[in-house]
Order: sequence, then C-alpha cells, then structure tokens
Amino acid sequence: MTEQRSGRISAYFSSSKPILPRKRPCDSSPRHPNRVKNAGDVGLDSVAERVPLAEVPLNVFNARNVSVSALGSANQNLCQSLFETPRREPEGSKPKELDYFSASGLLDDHFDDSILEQIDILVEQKSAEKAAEQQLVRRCDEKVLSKSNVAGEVSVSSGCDSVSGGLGNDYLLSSGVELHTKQEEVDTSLQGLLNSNSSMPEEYLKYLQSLNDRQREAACTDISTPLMIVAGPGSGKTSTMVGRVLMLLNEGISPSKILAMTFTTAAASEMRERIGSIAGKTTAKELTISTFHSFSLQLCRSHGEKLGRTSEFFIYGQGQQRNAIIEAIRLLENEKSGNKNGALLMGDLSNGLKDPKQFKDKAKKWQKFVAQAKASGRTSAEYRAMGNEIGAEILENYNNILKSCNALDYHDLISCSVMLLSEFPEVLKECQDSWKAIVIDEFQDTSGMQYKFLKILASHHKITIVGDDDQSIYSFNGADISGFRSFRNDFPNYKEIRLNKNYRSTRCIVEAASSLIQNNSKRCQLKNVLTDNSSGSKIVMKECHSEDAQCAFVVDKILEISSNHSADNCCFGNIAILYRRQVSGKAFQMAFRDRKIPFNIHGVAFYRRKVVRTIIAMLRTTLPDCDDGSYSRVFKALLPLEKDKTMKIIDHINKISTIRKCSFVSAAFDIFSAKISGTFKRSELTHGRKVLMTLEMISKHIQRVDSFCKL
Ligand SMILES: Nc1ncnc2c1ncn2[C@@H]1O[C@H](COP(=O)(O)OP(=O)(O)OP(=O)(O)O)[C@@H](O)[C@H]1O
Repeated sequence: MTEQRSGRISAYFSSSKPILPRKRPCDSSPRHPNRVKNAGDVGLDSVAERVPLAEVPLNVFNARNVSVSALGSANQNLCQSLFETPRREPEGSKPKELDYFSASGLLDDHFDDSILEQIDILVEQKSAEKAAEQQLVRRCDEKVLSKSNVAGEVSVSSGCDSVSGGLGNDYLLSSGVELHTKQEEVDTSLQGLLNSNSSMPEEYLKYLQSLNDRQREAACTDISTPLMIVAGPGSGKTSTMVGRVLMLLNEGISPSKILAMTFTTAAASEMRERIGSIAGKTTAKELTISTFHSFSLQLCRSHGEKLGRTSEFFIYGQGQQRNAIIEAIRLLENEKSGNKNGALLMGDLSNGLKDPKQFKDKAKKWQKFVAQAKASGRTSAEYRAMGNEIGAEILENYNNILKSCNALDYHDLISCSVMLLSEFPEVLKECQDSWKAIVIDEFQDTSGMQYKFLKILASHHKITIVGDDDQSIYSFNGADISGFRSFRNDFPNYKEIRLNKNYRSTRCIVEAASSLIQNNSKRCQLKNVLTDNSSGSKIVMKECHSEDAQCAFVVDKILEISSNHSADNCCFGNIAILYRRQVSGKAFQMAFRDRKIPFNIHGVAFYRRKVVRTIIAMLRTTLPDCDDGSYSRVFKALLPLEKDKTMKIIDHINKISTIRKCSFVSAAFDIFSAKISGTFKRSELTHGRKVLMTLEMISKHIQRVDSFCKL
C-alpha cells in the first residue's frame, strides 16, 4: 500500500483494537477496582467449603439484586466502599435503569437456573476427581511400601506408573482402559528391541509391549525415517504417538527438542498427560506440545520486527477481520469510484454497498475469500495473474490495513511463520537447532500453509505425521487432505503404516461406519477397518416426525436402558447424545430436567455459551491480573446501549488505553469520571460509570461470598 493510500485508512478503523485477552501487569493504580481488596481477603480458589451456587441466598449473591443505594451513589464517588450486603429490594422500588444486569438484557436472554446447576455439577465433578486422585496416590504409595518386592500383583494407574517396581502382566494406562497383555506373547521385533535397547527404561518397554504389532512398528521405526501413520478412529493413534515420543526420548533426543503439534489444546494436554504417566511428569513438561497457532504466535512475537510489527502485535479475531475487510472494500471503492475502468470492475461491489444487508453478505464473502487465500498461501500477485483483479486488490488492502494497525490474523500467524523460516536463515537455524524431531497429530486437518511450514521445519526429516483422511473436518478453514500426497512427494524415503484395527467400537458400528465412509471419494485408498470387539447391539434407526417426538423417544429409551440393571453400561453416565444444533440441545435439557435425568453438557459447549463467557469474564475482573479482554467483554454485556454505540465506547476506551499505555479499566475510569466529554453524551458517561460501579460491586460480593463460604 502506498503511503498515500495507507493514510486513507479511516482513523476510526485504525484506532480499533482486537477484543482478545491481552494480559497486562496488575494495575496498581488507586482507581483499579481490585485495589480495594484487603490483605486478609481470600482468592477465589481458596474457598474452604463450597456452597452450591443454586443454594446461595439471593441477597448474598444475586447479580439482579445489587444494592440500589450503592449504584445510586455511583456518580458521587466511584471508589466508595460498599461493604453492605445488598438487600432484596421490592420489585417496584428498584429504578430499572440502575439495575445493569436487567437493563442490558443480556443475562435475561440467556440466563436460567440450569447454568448455576451446571456450574455446581462441574465443580462437584472436579472436587470428586481431585479427591479420587489423591486417594489413588495414597493407595499407590501404600502398595509400593507394602508390596515393593512382589511382582505381578500391582495394578498401576495414572500418576503411579513411575513407582511400580513390580508391574503385573495386566496393567492400566492413564486413560483408565485396561490393556491386557501377556508376557509370553512378546513378538520377535519386541524381543529385538529388548536386545538392542537393554538401556531402555522398563516403563517404556512395557508401554511398547502393550501396542499391537503395527502400532509398535510405527513407534519403533528408525527416527530418521519420515513416518506417515494413517489410522482410523479408535485405532490407537494417540497411543502410537506416545510410543513414538518414547522412542525419540530413548534415542537420546532431549525432551525440550521434541515438538509435537496438535490441533486443540485438549489434545495437547491429553498427549502430555499420557506421556507423563510413562516417562514422568518432569520429562512431559519439557516437551513442546503445542497447537499450530500458539507455536506460530510465539515465533511471530519473537520476530515481530521482521514482520513489520512490534512484538506486541494484536491478533484480529473474526469481528476485527470483518471490519478490516469492510475497510479494504471501502478503500477500493473510493479508489475506483472516479475511474471509469474501475467503475466497471467494481459494478457488482458498488451495488452491494448501497444496501446494508447486501453489503454485509459481500463482506462475509470477501472475508471467506481472504481466509482461503491465506490458508492456501496465494498472494495478490497470483490472483492478479489469474485475472481476479478485485480479489487481488482486496487481499492487498486487507494485508496493508492489518500492517498499519500492527495486527495479524490467525492465518497470518502461519504464513508469517513460513516467511520467517524461508526468508530469514537465522530464524530457520534457530528453529532447526531447537526442534530435532517433530510429531504431527490430526495431519488431515493441516492447511496448505501449515504443511509448507512443517516441510521447512522438518528439513532434517525426523518427522512423524499421524492422521486419517476420512476424518478431515476443517476444510472450511483451509484444511487440505492433499497433504498426504505432498508428504509422499516431499519426503521420498517415507514409511507408511496403516492402523486399521478399531479398539473403541463394536463390530456393528465399525461395519456400518465403514460402509458409509466408502462413499467418500477423496480418500487415500480404500481402507478396511477391522475390530476384534463383539458385534454389540444393532444400530436402530428411528424416524421421528417432530423435535418433540424425537426428544420423547430419546428420553424413554434412556429410562429403559438405565432401568435394565442386568445390562452392561446401563448407567446414565454411559449414555451420550449428539445433536446437530444448539437449539435441539435445549429441548433435551428441558426434558431431562423434567424427568429428573442427570446430564452434563459437553464442556466446551457450556463454556462457549455467551452468558457463561460473560460470567467468567465478570469473575475474572475480580482477580488482580485480569486481562483487558475480560473487561471489554463485561462492558459489552452491561452497557445498555445499541451495539454500534457500545462498540464505539469500547473502541474509544481501547484507543485511550493504547495512547496512555494503561489498562482498559484505568482508561475507562479516566473517561467516565469526567462530568462532560467531547466524545460521549452525558448519558453515555453515566452508563459507563454504572458499569464500573457494577464491577466494583461484583468484586466486593465475590469476597463476601468467599468469606461466607468459609464460615
Ligand atoms: N494395542 C491396543 N490394545 C488394546 N487397546 C488399545 C490398543 N491401542 C489402543 N487401545 C485403546 O483404544 C482406545 C483408543 O485409543 P487412542 O485414543 O490411542 O486412539 P485414537 O486413534 O487416538 O482415538 P481417536 O479416534 O479418538 O483419535 C483407547 O481406549 C486405548 O486404550
């Protein structure tokens, strides 16, 4: 972008900042709402005895009943102490505009008692897990003490493997699933392994022994051979990867030089936990097990200046990307509007600009275009060469806008990492020195750009990829299963191992799934998934005429199964329901509540709920190191204004916090403590003040509930 064009990026856009958590050091400013905490105040996590939220008396912790008098005094003194327990006010006596939770309407829309119940269930579960874990550790300690010389009797499970002097033939892995292995069935390759690895730790050997032949072959393949493991669901991919990492460790590669990439943080922690249960927690901690994005983020932050950014660049999420796209279109429109040829080119775009709905659709379309361009690594020059002039211009404008705002988006993290590795030999050397072996999980989900990144990073060929072409679910995000083909071409001395034995499902399910997936045209080759498991029950297909009928059928079925005590797996905890849309989930939740069926919503879905995220953000604001993102989310939720006005306020706070290099909340305090402002109306200032007051009150109440629970 020329300097001239860059100058045309609207000041309003340039001033906006992403709404992503950006940790700031604890603000010691006297205005910080958390400052009111006393030395004797207790943190959230130190609650002695937990009272279920659903049972907490309303006048102690009910956001809807915050003290009116305290809120009313907001204008006089924001920092005034509010140590009075708020009382439940008679409905009529509460001035509506002062009750921020009801005024904003956000919590009304999404909040019901089920959320408190779900929080209680989650907390109960966590406490139960913790208690069970502690008990287990105690029991293991006792067993080790009493049976340290007795081989073949101790059952060892997660967290205790390292203390197992005499493991029996049957043992448990960290997942809790029993793996029955027989010493006499040791195959020759394992024997060979034993012979050639007399120094291999016993735990490693035992683990490798528990794998089947193909899994073991994969784990033990020479570490300099690029390895491709193609594996179906439940066939032991993770188990094999764990074995592979153990072999890398055994070959002398330091844990800190092994890089494992996964697609989710949940997968990363599962892998770390499994490795930790065999190689020890210290070793597992030293491994770098990361998602592509967090790994790339670190690399980009360390070399921000090479990317034309500071190391503290912003990361644009969906909303900010959309704004940048709109700005890119606006720039292009401005540029072309006086130009005849341009007007022809932009005809389609200009029409869209007149109608907000159409414009929104256009912005969405271009956002998708930019995302795909970035995932595939196409440049604007390439689009221009392909004759897509508008696409090339928008991509170019978008990139320049982000650069001028010191920002990157998620796709940039990967492409910038590729650029760092390919254009800066010193960065490549640094990475090559750092990562001596690489293991990639869910390879089918890697985009073209991610693959490029891996290829450069794995120039030493010590790379293992694990994936299943039948399970590629990220095509919307640029994932490209042609990566398997590229791997074969780029690493010609590769070895391919297929794991086709399913350990998780019954034969009926495996066969049904196989016959369905065979219709998938984009597969590596036809795969034959097998299982030794029993046939299990037949799959029942039931057609229901409405959602209610479907719900009733499922509920009856669950009650029928759970009352059949003679059957295995008859308890509620062994039943799962998958549904396509959140709204169907709600119908099930209501029905389960009515019929007193205990249930749990999948963790991620629960935490992703807008209201839950807002509550979590509110709770975070009571902690001293709360990030700006949480404050910004709370402001967004509590300001009882239209969306664009709310965003204008948040953008302004962000802008002031950037200029003054202070936290979001300090900037907000400065802005809203003014009686008049050139930017905001008096009523907007009042709303802002009230939000700050509400935050302060929440902080107080959390402390109060904390003390209440301790009594
Ligand atoms: N060789 C084996 N013998 C017995 N059980 C096994 C073996 N390999 C894996 N399993 C069991 O099969 C289940 C699935 O294993 P794992 O999680 O490693 O598979 P996966 O392929 O990663 O699964 P997913 O489909 O979730 O990706 C686990 O319960 C594991 O303990």
